[in-house]
Amino acid sequence: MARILTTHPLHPRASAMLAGASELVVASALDPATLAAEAKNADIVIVRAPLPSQLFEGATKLRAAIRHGAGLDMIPMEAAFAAGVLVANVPAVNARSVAEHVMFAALALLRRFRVVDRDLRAKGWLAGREHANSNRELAGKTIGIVGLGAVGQAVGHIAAHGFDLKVVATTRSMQPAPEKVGFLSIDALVEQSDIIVLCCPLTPETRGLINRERIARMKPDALLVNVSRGPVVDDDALIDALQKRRIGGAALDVFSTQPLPPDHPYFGFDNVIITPHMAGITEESMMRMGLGAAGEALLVLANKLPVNLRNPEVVDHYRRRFPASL
Ligand SMILES: NC(=O)C1=CN([C@@H]2O[C@H](COP(=O)(O)OP(=O)(O)OC[C@H]3O[C@@H](n4cnc5c(N)ncnc54)[C@H](O)[C@@H]3O)[C@@H](O)[C@H]2O)C=CC1
Ligand SMILES: O=C(O)C(=O)COP(=O)(O)O
Repeated sequence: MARILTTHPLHPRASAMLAGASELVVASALDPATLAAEAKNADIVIVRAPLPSQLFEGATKLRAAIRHGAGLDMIPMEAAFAAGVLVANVPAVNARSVAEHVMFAALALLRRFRVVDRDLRAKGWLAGREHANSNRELAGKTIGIVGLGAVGQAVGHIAAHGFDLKVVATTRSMQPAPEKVGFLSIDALVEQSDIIVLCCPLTPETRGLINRERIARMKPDALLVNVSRGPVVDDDALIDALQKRRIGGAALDVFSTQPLPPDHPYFGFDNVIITPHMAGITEESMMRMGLGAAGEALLVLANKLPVNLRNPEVVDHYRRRFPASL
């Protein structure tokens, strides 16, 4: 029977979908050596943690690495392709969960939820209420979306239709322009936005995109929401800006080092909201991601290509490696 290694347990419905066609094994640990050892006799690996390149050298049976979710940065593509392993992801199905998290984070920052909750509990009702006069509304503000893919479009839709925000965006192709979205360059976007939302993939082009210069261009009360990947932001530059109160605050769901060490400077700011890489995870999206990953695995086991080989990032890699194949 085919063996599927998954880095994390899947939604029960996804596990049930695979029962009968495969033996599903949850990795016993996520360090590179354990993952590489346990992938050795696997046909497919389902991925929610970064895979080491070495995994692909020893896994001679491996046919596909399937990302449970959108971000392909967890799979070392070149190593996978060099070993002839297919790569797929399950795009878009967690976009709504991420977009709702973005609106929650923006509202929590504008309503200063962290300090209100803290002071109300520690010092009482009036201390909590004291913050209210400097709370702000979303309506009429400009939200700048970096990466107008599945997540970015879901954010734009809710922002424009649900909260009367003006929506501007920057994206790789700068097309098509959805209704109510104006395209700007990244520099113009950071200058004009009250809320800047990062929802692009981590690529060589986006690494360090939010650097010292771009933070310096932001409005003094701008809010930065990062649901993409940690290294898209230059941490030293952001910490410096927060210390100097150069921007209004930040909501960070993803970090260059995960788990974020408990003594990290980000924990020291009362205008920073920290969540443990969970923007895309809800009960609903876990089921959709699990079923999507299981569906791709069943296609591969039936000797068919995964559906999401058509994802632009995957296609880019295939084009470079197998120019004649697509
Ligand atoms: N925090 C979380 O739980 C989650 C995080 N993500 C992150 O968000 C990313 C995007 O997810 P989706 O929207 O589903 O992917 P997607 O592939 O649908 O969209 C990505 C968008 O980013 C744009 N982009 C690429 N390079 C760019 C650049 N240099 N500058 C500006 N835009 C650029 C692309 O043109 C595309 O429109 C994922 O790759 C992942 O890193 C996604 C889901 C959950
Ligand atoms: O879709 C993504 O890229 C995410 O970051 C969330 O997915 P996961 O928690 O890995 O299933």
